[in-house]
Amino acid sequence: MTLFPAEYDAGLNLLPHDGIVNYYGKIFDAAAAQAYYNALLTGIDWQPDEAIIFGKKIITKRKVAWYGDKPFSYTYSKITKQALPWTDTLLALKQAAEQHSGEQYNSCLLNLYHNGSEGMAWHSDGEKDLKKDGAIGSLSFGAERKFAFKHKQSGETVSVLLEHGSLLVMKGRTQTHWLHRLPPSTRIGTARINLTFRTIIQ
Ligand SMILES: O=C(O)CCC(=O)C(=O)O
Ligand SMILES: [Fe+2]
Repeated sequence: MTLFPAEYDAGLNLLPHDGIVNYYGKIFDAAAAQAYYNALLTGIDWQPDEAIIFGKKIITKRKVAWYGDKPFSYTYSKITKQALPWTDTLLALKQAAEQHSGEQYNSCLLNLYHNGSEGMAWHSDGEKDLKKDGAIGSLSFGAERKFAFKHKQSGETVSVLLEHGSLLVMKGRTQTHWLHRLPPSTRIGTARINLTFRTIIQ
């Protein structure tokens, strides 16, 4: 019998086909998760997100930040951003995400949702700067929010609750075949911070 290290035991694939999504649950205890939440809230260079949609520039309430190994440029929604150098907190979180998922990442997109009225619409993370079918490691802190997947052809949906201090990993063909979103939820009055660790092609 082969025993795998507990760090790699993420249980089942949440997707029925055409991709792999593993939810590791809480990888930090409550005290560590709270300390990371506080450190990120104050220590990250949060900026309003900008996007060009139907030729119009919009500015979101949700705030974002982009960090990496190098000042990578990353283009999404027709806006190009330059990565800032890692902070100590982000390096510790990157290491934790890498150890649990058995994957490596060179950059991180952060989102700050002030309350449940802020979310993210259906999309997939298949931008050309990203490694094709590369793993994306997603850490969540703060308010628990639902995260949903929808198959691009069949319309099947799958959802999971992302807990405070939890890790979710999307890999394989997930971005090619599935959309994902963070639905708004007006009942939620507190903030959530999400970090998606990614691999940018160099
Ligand atoms: O907030 C989340 O959990 C997901 C964010 C996301 O999908 C993204 O940044 O591409
Ligand atoms: Fe995404």
